Amino acid sequence: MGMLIDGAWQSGWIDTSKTGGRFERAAAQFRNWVTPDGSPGPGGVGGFAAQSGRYHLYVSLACPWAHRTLIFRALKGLEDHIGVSVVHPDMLADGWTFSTDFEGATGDLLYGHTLAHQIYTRADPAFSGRVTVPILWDRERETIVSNESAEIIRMFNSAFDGITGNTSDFWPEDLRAAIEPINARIYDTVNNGVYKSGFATTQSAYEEAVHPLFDTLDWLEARLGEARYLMGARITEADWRLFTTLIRFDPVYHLHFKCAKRRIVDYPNLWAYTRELYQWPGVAGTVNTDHIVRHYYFSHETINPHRIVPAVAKPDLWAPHGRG
Ligand SMILES: N[C@@H](CCC(=O)N[C@@H](CS)C(=O)NCC(=O)O)C(=O)O
Repeated sequence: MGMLIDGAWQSGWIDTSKTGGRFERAAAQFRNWVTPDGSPGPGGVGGFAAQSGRYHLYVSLACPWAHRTLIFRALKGLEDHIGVSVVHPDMLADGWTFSTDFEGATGDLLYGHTLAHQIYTRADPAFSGRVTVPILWDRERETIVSNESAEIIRMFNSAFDGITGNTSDFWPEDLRAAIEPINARIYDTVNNGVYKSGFATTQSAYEEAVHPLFDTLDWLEARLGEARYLMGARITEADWRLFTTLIRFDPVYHLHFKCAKRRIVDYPNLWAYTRELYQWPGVAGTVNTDHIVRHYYFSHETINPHRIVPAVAKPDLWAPHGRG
């Protein structure tokens, strides 16, 4: 791990010494929006019009945030319009790399860079901050449009509809207000909650994260006993945002991040729901358990110093989900 400071790479682990042992995630810095006509989106500057072949995603198949963007690319039929480069699952002293000696790692298909931080300095030679994936890259202006997955999925949800003709809508106008507090709770206690649990360096910081995490999972289990999806009968972005954490939970977060009170397979509704989403057309192809398991156990030396990658259970994700 490490970060860029004034365009220069500095390696080092996350510093929790000033936050009482708590992991605090920094906000993403590139926040522009692709829109149908290039007008500015809810933030950032304009000039990023939806065009086939113009944009490229840099992802890790291990990363739950990047995974959201791959799911939306699949759900919205964007595979022929937005290319993808996949980093190597190991994130060590150089950060994410474009080594290709792991199945599914593609290298940098645009420029042949060897390290992901070169993409950031290509966009901004003086960039300071963390070098995270996903990155939505504009080949025309040679810059990063966005490195915030929550916003990239909203762009993918509608900006390219005129090109693809795919109008399925996972952020429907009439549900937006109700989705927001659900997303907020799930982000804080589940998506980011597992990281807060796993990266905590004091007992109290860990407990502050792990109990709310399981309170939310219990609440979700009950909610999914009442309705097929989080917002009722329609599947929305809230479900896809939850899914990428659920699919990593038992193989990784339960053990590696000490989210150990229960597993997802112990929750009948959550587990069936996870299978339903996995079986959704196009989604299984975005899930790569080898990258997921390898990345976390091998990269986080402070948590797993011997880098032993465990043999994990492989439950049948294709078993009938029964949620019809
Ligand atoms: N806010 C970002 C977070 C992305 C993120 O933290 N990605 C992780 C991988 S799972 C990463 O690249 N971490 C590298 C680092 O923090 O140095 C998003 O949702 O897009």
